[in-house]
Amino acid sequence: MRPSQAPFPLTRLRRTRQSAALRALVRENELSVGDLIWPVFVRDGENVEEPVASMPGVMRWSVDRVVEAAKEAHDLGVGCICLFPYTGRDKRTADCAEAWNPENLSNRATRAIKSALPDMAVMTDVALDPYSDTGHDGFVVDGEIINDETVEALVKQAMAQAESGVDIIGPSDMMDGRIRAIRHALEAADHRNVMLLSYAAKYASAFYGPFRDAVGASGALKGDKKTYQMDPANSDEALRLVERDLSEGADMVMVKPGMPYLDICRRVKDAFGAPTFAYQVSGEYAQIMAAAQNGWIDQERAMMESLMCFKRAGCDGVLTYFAPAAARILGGA
Ligand SMILES: NCc1[nH]cc(CCC(=O)O)c1CC(=O)O
Repeated sequence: MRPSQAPFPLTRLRRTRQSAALRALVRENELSVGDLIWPVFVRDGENVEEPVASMPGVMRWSVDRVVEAAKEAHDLGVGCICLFPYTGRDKRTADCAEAWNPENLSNRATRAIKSALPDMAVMTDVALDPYSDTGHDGFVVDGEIINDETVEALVKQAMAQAESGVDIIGPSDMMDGRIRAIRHALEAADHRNVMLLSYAAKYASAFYGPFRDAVGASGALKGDKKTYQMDPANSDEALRLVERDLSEGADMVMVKPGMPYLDICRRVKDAFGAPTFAYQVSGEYAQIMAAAQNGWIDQERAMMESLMCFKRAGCDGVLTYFAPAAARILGGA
């Protein structure tokens, strides 16, 4: 029960806001560097740093450069990095075999980062879209994204990632039954400590546009992802998906995109109390950067405010392209 409040002027709610010290005393939520997961884009080559045009300040790095970037982020206190490979047309095939190649970019980058920085957590993405000639997260047969055969491929992809030493596997594909299948395969192969962060409530969103540029999927994608990613109009369905994935062995769950879906974050946290993450996706990043570059908003303040809002909405952490920039401010570096 809420205590009732005395009427004005006995209660003046502005009293607690009058100075920085008093505001700090009554602050309800805290953002810390330990809450941040940093998504990065990896590409082939050596000593390559290639800007992503639609994401100002974001690069595609070759494996050697991604290790350097990881070291810098680690020095700033960022504890987890999430790898996304950029794949050109040549490595995209109908059978998506590159996805479970132990020597693919993602797996090479994982090994390089883990050997340079053993205590940096590495997260990887499970979905076929970096490797498919259609740009879809699953196999396409007669125009249909087929579920069960895709799940078999996702298991192979996840196992190759586990073998290369990842800490957290993030299935972002939205196929049914993949968490159970991956969890069983991990247990059977003695990868008992590999965590699954399920992209459980992932919406079919326009905010992924810049990401698809970054990983080379924009040109490849035929059609849309509405038969597997969620309808932005739905909220109860998100709870069913989260419940399903937790019951199949997910350790943590994600809501994606982030800012337009903070109501979903709150519902998920309240309903399950599981470790809950939001992905502040590429389009959210691009919006803030574009407005800031035009001088229309203050980048630093908009960035920190947006990240705090995830905490207020009940998230335990956030995947954000701002991770190093935010870490710099949080650490006072
Ligand atoms: N499996 C694909 C994947 N994994 C992460 C993102 C988006 C991330 C972002 O926009 O920052 C996407 C895009 C998509 O579903 O098309």
